[in-house]
Amino acid sequence: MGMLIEGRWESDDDKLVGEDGTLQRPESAFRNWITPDGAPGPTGEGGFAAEPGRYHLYVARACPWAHRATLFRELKGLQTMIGLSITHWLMADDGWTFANGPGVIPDPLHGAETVWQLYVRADPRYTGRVTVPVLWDTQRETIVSNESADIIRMFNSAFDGVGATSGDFAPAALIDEIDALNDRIYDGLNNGVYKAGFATSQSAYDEAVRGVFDTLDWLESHLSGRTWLCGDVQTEADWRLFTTLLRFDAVYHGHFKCNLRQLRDYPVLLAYAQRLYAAPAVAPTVDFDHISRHYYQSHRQINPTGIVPAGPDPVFPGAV
Ligand SMILES: N[C@@H](CCC(=O)N[C@@H](CS)C(=O)NCC(=O)O)C(=O)O
Repeated sequence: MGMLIEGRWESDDDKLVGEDGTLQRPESAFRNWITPDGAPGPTGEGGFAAEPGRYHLYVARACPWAHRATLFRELKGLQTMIGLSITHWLMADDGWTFANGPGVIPDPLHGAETVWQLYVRADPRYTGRVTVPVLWDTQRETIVSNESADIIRMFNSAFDGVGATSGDFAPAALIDEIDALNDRIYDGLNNGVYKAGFATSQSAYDEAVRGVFDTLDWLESHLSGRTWLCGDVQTEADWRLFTTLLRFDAVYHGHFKCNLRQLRDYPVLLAYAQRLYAAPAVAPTVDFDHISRHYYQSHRQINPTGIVPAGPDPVFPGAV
């Protein structure tokens, strides 16, 4: 892995873990918002109006945070309005790259070879991690946002006036409940699996794994007798949970050592995740080959041999 220091790419191996062995996830650096008329959003500056053809999304198929953004591009029918590039699954010495490989879609705008080159183009003195997703503005030649939680909120409504598919995944009447669910699920599960996987002390791992399974146990009972997490409608909270559940048995159970139980041991959660997976346009956003290879081969501090295990059998019918 590596990161940018004053616009220069440097190798970092463990700058993400603090002295107590706990994962320290830095704040995303670009926090502007696309809005219908270019007015400023909740953070960052204004000037990013919702215009078809103006923005481009860079993602990795492996990454659960980037997956949220590709899902919302599909759910809101933004495929012809917002372009898409897909990185190679391997995140090694150069970080995310657009090296040739199955499923890779290179950068059509600048021919970037790596994602860090995009960050330097946006800010020649950028210091920080180089993460996906990246939402790029072709007009101002900069990054609008590299925070998936914000990107899906803007995709949810910003383009409604210029032809997006109708549907509100964050209705005002439910927003407080959605935010509370998101916070709990982020801390215990979405980020919890990463805290377990990247822990370098037993106590940090123990605490994270406890949080992961407390959250899964709670979700199993919360979803009993319900179709969706919040109210009786499908919301953003469901999709944010989905991208972690999808990867659970394939990578978090083995590679991140979240191995008390698998998703398949939770009948209600499994049926719920399979229901989301079966929604139109979801399956094409899923690439288990990218997912398994990315985790097992990129994090060599966790899996030094880079061996990708043969199992477990997939629980998402037809998934490849
Ligand atoms: N808060 C960010 C986190 C994104 C993130 O951590 N992405 C990972 C891939 S799963 C990444 O690109 N990591 C590269 C690095 O940290 O160097 C978001 O949700 O958008």
